[in-house]
Amino acid sequence: MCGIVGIVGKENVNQWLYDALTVLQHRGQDAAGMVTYQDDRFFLRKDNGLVRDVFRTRHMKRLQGHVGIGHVRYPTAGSSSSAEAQPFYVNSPYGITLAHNGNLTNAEDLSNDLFRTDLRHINTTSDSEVLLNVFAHELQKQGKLVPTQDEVFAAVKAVHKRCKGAYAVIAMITGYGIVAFRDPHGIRPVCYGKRETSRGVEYMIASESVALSALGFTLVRDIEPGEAIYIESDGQLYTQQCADDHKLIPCIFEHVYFARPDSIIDQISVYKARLRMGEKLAEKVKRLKPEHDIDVVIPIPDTSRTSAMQMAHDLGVKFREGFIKNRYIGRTFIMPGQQQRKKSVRQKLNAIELEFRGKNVLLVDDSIVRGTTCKEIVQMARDAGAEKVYFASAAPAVRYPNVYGIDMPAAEELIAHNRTDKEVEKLIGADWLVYQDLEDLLESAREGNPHVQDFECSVFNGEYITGDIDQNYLERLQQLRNDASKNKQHGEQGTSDDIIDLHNND
Ligand SMILES: O=P(O)(O)OC[C@H]1O[C@H](OP(=O)(O)OP(=O)(O)O)[C@H](O)[C@@H]1O
Ligand SMILES: NC(=O)CC[C@H](N)C(=O)O
Ligand SMILES: [Mg+2]
Repeated sequence: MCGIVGIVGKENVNQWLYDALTVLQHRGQDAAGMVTYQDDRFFLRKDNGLVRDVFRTRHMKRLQGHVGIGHVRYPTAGSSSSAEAQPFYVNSPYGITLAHNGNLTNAEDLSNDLFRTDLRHINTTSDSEVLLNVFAHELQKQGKLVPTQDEVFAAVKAVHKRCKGAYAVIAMITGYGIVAFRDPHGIRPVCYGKRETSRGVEYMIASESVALSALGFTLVRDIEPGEAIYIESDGQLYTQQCADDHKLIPCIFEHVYFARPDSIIDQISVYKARLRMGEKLAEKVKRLKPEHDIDVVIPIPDTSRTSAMQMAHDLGVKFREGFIKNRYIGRTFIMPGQQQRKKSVRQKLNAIELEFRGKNVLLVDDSIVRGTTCKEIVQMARDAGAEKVYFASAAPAVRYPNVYGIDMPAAEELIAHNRTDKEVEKLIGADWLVYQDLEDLLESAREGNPHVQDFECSVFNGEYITGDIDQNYLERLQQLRNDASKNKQHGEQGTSDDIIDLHNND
């Protein structure tokens, strides 16, 4: 779940891009990158690491220009090498750089086509480099010395015909402008906004509205599924629907975990959706345990806080911060290796004993995926003296892999895969485990915008909306990207040390 941003400003945008990427850091903590354009030159800086580590003053000084794009990466394809950090660059036509959030499901076929038919070379294992080259090839086919919105939209149309899967994209065409588009299902979020300045209107495109509001931009709207917007360097904006078939089916996991609560996605407040998740889960608890003996509700920071707060309120019990999070440790779920994730949970969370001793506690998390967090947490609650430890998940059981930009490629790594709720309960060591019902989860988001009827929820029900995913695909993906093979190929930390610029290690 990467974060993408693009700004067409009236003065240097480097600091604005930096600030926006910092606001989007929760979407990707593996690598960061930024590219600006001035006087016929691109200025690009990207590397593994957090935004604050990748961009030092010496880099910022050189990132000149009033147009630019940026990316924070959480790898879901290829490797975590620094050479796969984004934005990617291709020199022909015009010079194009691209930042992508999502995952192509036909990257391998496209890569072959690019080589055999389009005579283009892909040097990394990243699906985003493939996507960039498809776009570049289609733009080149238009054959214009100066591209206008017509050529740009024609290229996006062709991308929709060739690419499958999830893609929210921001690309910069040297000297001309920025184009942003969203796949025909709008699986991944992307929106745009504007800001009036004394020099004129500035535009910004970002994965989440929180990046706009933090920088003083006003949200105009989400980019529609299949739609493209093109903003020329002088600030002229064009939009066009570029997909023949399009229907908004956004990823429900954005509302469960990925997005910040202060974002509004497809007109749904993430915060309110999470409150409703808490409300509905409390109803379920009351239904299943009308005479419950819960003394206190304790969230597992950070993401579950909003739902847990509402649950406590509706159950009529105290809400207490029983676990304190070390704010200097990142999100564990999006870390690349299981060993690192496991170690981080203990380092990250510490129990306040007095909230546990002798009490029946209900621990609430937004989701249980591999079970790394809840196994540790249940034990920590017991060590702190809890009488009974109940566990509630604001999302249903995650039983199937994800192929649209969440790194859950291997069913066998999911704690609930091929297991009943009771078996998971036993495995995590809880006295009782309750999951949200899928329909309740969907309703929690839907109530924010009744026009969004369907959500991409394959991790819960195994239904893949792009229609191109079968058992063979999932088995291959599992073999390629399970934790063991990732470790074998790249080591827990990735391979940034042994790569110089171009990715060439496998
Ligand atoms: O079952 P698991 O595989 O452990 O995954 C689920 C956990 O991971 C996430 O937390 P994370 O630490 O990534 O981020 P947060 O601080 O935003 O909650 C999520 O909020 C759950 O707590
Ligand atoms: N999480 C994402 O959106 C990742 C984008 C792209 N698939 C990559 O791995 O770089
Ligand atoms: Mg968490």
